[in-house]
Amino acid sequence: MKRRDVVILGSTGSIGTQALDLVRANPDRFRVVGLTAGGSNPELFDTQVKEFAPAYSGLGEDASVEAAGMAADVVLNGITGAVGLRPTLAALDAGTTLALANKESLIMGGEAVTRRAKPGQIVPVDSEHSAIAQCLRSGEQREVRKLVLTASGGPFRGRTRDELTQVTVAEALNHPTWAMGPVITINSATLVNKGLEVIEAHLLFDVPFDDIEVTVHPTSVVHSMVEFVDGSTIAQASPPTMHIPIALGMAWPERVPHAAASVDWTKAHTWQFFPLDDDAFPAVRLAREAGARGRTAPAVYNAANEVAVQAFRDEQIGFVDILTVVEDTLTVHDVGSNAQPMEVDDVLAADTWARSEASRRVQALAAERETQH
Ligand SMILES: NC(=O)C1=CN([C@@H]2O[C@H](COP(=O)(O)OP(=O)(O)OC[C@H]3O[C@@H](n4cnc5c(N)ncnc54)[C@H](OP(=O)(O)O)[C@@H]3O)[C@@H](O)[C@H]2O)C=CC1
Ligand SMILES: CC(=O)[C@@H](O)[C@H](O)COP(=O)(O)O
Ligand SMILES: [Mn+2]
Repeated sequence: MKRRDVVILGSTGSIGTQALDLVRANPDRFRVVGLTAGGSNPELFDTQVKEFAPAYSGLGEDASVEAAGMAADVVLNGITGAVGLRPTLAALDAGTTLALANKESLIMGGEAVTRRAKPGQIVPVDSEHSAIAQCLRSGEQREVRKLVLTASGGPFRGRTRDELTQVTVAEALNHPTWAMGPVITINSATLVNKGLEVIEAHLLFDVPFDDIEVTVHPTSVVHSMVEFVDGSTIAQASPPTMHIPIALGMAWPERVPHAAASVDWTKAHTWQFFPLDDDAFPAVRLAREAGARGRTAPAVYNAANEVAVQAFRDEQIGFVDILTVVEDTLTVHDVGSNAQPMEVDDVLAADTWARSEASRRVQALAAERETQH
C-alpha cells in the first residue's frame, strides 16, 4: 500500500490517540500531515506535534476546518460533538476520504452532508458501522434484509427507569466494555449513542429505519451484523478495541496486519444477545421517531442531548432528565417543509434553536430539583 497522508482531527482524544498509536506502529503505511484538537490539553497536543511534525497543526474549530481542507489522502474526524460538522464538510468538499468517527456531524447534517459525499468517500470508524461495512464487502445491497446493531447496554443494563433516577455521573462514566471520551460514554449509558447509531446506519447504508434492529450484547465482541434475504447472517467480531475500525478507516479498503488482538478461539466463550428495554431506555425509540420525521429532527435530537449531557455532568439535572430534555425539545420542534432540500444553514439554525430550547428546559428541571432537595 502506498503510504497515506493522514489528517487527524481531535488528536488528543480517545480516537485521536489510538489513531496515533497506529501511525506510530505503521510508519510505512501512514504519515501525519495535519493535527488539530480543542485546546483543553495543550501539553499533550504539543508533545504530539513534536513527535509527528505535521505540516499543519492548530487548535479549535477553524483550525480543524483548515486542516480538513488541506491536501491529504484521509481526514480522520475524531472530534466530539456538533462542532465536527464544518470540518466534515471541509473534508468532503476537498474530495478527501473521510474516516468518520464524529457521527454527530453526519447525523445532524443528514442529506446536507450525504449529498456532498462521493460514493465511498465516507468510511465509517464507529465500530458498529465499520462492522457492517465489513460484512457488506462481499455482498450486494439488494441482498440485505436488515442491519443489526449491537449495544453493550451500558453500565445500567437491567435497571428499571425508577432505579435510573438515582444514578451518579461517576457511575454513568464507568462503561463496562469500552474506554472512550466522556460524552460518548454517557451517551452509551442512556442508549442515546445507539439511537444516534441507528440514524447513522440509515444514512450510511441507505437502509430503512424499520430494517435496522438493535440487540443488547453485553460483552461487545460482535460489533454488528447484516442479515441477508436468504436468512443468512454475517457478523464481525473482535475483542472490544477501536484499533481495527480506526486502522480500516485510515487504510480502507485494506486491512492493517496486527492492528489488534483477535478472539482467542482456544478458550470458551458465550455470546449473549438480549432485547432492548425501551421503557427504561427510550433513546432508541426517540431516535427512530426523529429519523422518521427527518430534516432537522436528528440535529435537534443531537443538540438537545449535548446540552442535557453537559447539564447532567454539571449535576444540574438527573440521569433520566437527559431524555426528558431531548423528548420535550423534539416535541416542540417544527422540521419545516419538504418543498426545498435541507441546507447546512437549516441544520445550523436547528442546532442553535435546540440548544436554546434545551437549556430553558434544563433550567426548569434544575429549579424543580432544587426545590425538592
Ligand atoms: N472513543 C471511542 O472509542 C469512539 C468514539 N466515537 C466518536 O468519535 C468522536 C470522538 O470521541 P472520543 O475520542 O471518545 O472523544 P474525546 O472526548 O476523547 O476526544 C475529543 C477530541 O475532540 C477535540 N475537540 C473538542 N472540541 C474541539 C474543537 N472545537 N476543535 C477541534 N477539536 C476539538 C478534543 O480536544 P481537547 O480535549 O484537547 O480539547 C479531543 O481531542 C465522537 O464523535 C464519538 O462519538 C465513535 C466510536 C467509538
Ligand atoms: C466503540 C463504539 O463504537 C462505541 O460507539 C460503542 O458502541 C459504545 O458502546 P455502546 O454499545 O454501549 O453504545
Ligand atoms: Mn459505536
